[in-house]
Amino acid sequence: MAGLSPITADIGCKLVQEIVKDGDEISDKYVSKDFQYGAIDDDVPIMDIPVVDMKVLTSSSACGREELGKLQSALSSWGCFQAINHGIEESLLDEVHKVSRQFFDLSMEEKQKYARAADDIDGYGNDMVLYENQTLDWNDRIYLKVHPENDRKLKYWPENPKSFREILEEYTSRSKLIAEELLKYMARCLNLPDDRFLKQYGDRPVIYARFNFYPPCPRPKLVRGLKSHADGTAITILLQDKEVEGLQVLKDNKWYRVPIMPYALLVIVGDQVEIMSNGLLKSPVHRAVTNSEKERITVAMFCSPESGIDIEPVEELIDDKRPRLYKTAKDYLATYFQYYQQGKRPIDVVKI
Ligand SMILES: O=C(O)CCC(=O)C(=O)O
Ligand SMILES: [Fe+2]
Repeated sequence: MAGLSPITADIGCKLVQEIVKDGDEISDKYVSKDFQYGAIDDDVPIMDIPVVDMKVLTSSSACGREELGKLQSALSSWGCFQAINHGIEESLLDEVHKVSRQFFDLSMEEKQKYARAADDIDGYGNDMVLYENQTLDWNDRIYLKVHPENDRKLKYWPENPKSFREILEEYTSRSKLIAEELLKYMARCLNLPDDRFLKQYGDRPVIYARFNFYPPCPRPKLVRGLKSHADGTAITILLQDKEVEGLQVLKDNKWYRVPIMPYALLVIVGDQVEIMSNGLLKSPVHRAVTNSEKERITVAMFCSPESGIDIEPVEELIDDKRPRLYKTAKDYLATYFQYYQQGKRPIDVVKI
């Protein structure tokens, strides 16, 4: 896909929910062209996903140390794990699922009140179309910056369903705490001082919420819900659909299906933690696939370092045996989407 020509402004495209409603033929623009990671096979195996108990992680007993070992092994192999006992009540997670579904179930006219402007990322709609021949994803989403609070663009925050804002607010503050806890344990599992990653993460992390809606797709073998990518975050916390599977993770050039575990949170390492850990913790390539029968809704909380801070491998993880693998990156997110939409990995640009 190297030869994609950039477009000066977002040219937009029809919402997938509208394509389904109107019964349109699916354009070839949705057909996945990047086969660098292989085609969608029918027989992708289910992954034996690591499960980390966050309550046990905080204990100073032998069990705590064992759990820390599990965290380290999960993140240096898969780059993700299911977090259980994370402290968020099931009732709050149920509410997050509920308001997400209620929002996507609203009439198009009502949802369009929060429509993304052509030059904006936040808002309801689809992702920007920045390149001619860009492969389109079978995904409508509402994308909202939730932290720092002063940067929120409230005009895009749904007021319908009524409790949407309140639930999102609560879920944001809880996710923020979990991300900070996890950064502490990620440092600890590499024998670093607890604040080693948190220092680079900063006091004003940038957090986006992304509500993903994937309608049933008539061409599931050819069309992806989200093209293969790794997240540009420090950490992503994903609330999966409770019933419909669709996420796949790449490991050693093979795809694996991520199983559903109700009320667990799927934690995915982002590129910026891979950089800070000098490659010891992996930011995994993943994709969402589609299916022809059921719609699927997921909610991702993208937790990234405060803007303007240099992100670089921490000194303790660089030595003669393990030289520095990444250059210093600043405002990594700023260029993320350009690479993403070309099917490229932004982390390759900062690799030494
Ligand atoms: O919906 C999913 O399962 C994956 C979402 C995802 O990877 C993303 O939003 O970056
Ligand atoms: Fe992702």
